[in-house]
Amino acid sequence: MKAYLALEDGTVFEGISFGATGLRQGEVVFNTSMTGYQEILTDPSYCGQIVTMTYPLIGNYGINRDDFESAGPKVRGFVVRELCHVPSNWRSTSNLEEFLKEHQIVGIQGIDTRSLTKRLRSSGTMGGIITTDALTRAELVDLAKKAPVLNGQDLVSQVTTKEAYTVAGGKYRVVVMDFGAKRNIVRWLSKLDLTVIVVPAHTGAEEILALNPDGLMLSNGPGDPKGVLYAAENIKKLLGKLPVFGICLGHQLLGLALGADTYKLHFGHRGGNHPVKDLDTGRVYITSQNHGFAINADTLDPQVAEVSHINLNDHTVEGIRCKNIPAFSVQYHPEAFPGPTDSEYLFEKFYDMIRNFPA
Ligand SMILES: NC(=O)CC[C@H](N)C(=O)O
Repeated sequence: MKAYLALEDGTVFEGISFGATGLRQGEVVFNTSMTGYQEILTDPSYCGQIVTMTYPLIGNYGINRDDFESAGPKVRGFVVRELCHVPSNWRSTSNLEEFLKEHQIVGIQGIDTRSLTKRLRSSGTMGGIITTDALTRAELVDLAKKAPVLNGQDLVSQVTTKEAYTVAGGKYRVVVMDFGAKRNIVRWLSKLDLTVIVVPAHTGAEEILALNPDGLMLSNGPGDPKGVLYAAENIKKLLGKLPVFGICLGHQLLGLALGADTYKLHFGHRGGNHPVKDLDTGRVYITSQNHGFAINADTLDPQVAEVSHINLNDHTVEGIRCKNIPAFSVQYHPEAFPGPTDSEYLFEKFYDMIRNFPA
């Protein structure tokens, strides 16, 4: 069956449908990871987005339940150059096509993903639609123009946990504010001597303190950080009271809580090989990334915080550190999956902060 992908700039691609049929609107973004499509599909940070993979063959190792980053796929739509019809892997229990069908995700294959990506790189992230409906070109483009882009939207409410829950047991207690947390954040924390308590994004500062935490983890999550200012307000009340570690959306929210500003990047960073420099040591780490917003370095109050890491491709902020209180954050994904685990040591750094608090 034919399927179409249309962008708000008027570009229309024709391809072949796979997964569910129907029409989905969203923000069209690209990811350059060569593997990791299961982790990408199930990463809650992609809520509201139609994701294009630049790697040309996707689906070749099928689907297994162990590599999910949440209970199911969160993307609005999925775009590939070539779908592998005969996956082969000993861990595989299903295939990509069945998986998308089962979860009502519309997929499109046979797209010139290089041309699509070049367009997104030059014009920037755009709204778009993906559909199997027989629409005219004008109708497709009109719907693409109406697609919601993420600015100012609170998508966190759609993916945060409904109830608080506790994972593992340990000497110290860490509360994870779940803005759409990837499972791997909880997995890394659970390997340390920590009781991990995951709470909904809307949990108030007083309620969090009532859990007697020794540390606070601010998770990744979808959308514009300015769509979740309520969370930044709660974080502000907690700063200085316990060690804080933020990842991706959690990093952006720490920035907002400190009075800094965030902005939207031209086409974002999504992939498994983004070079990030630690400004203290000069060491470069290859990192896993998925974000479309960033902290504006010029708006950080130098009395309060400083930039600790930068992206070597475009010199944007990749990490900040508070000067007078134990709080730090990174824009990239130390929990990895997909992507390299080089930055796993940051979880240990957070653990050390907890052990040594108050210093
Ligand atoms: N992975 C994330 O936490 C993404 C953060 C935010 N939604 C962004 O796109 O910038």
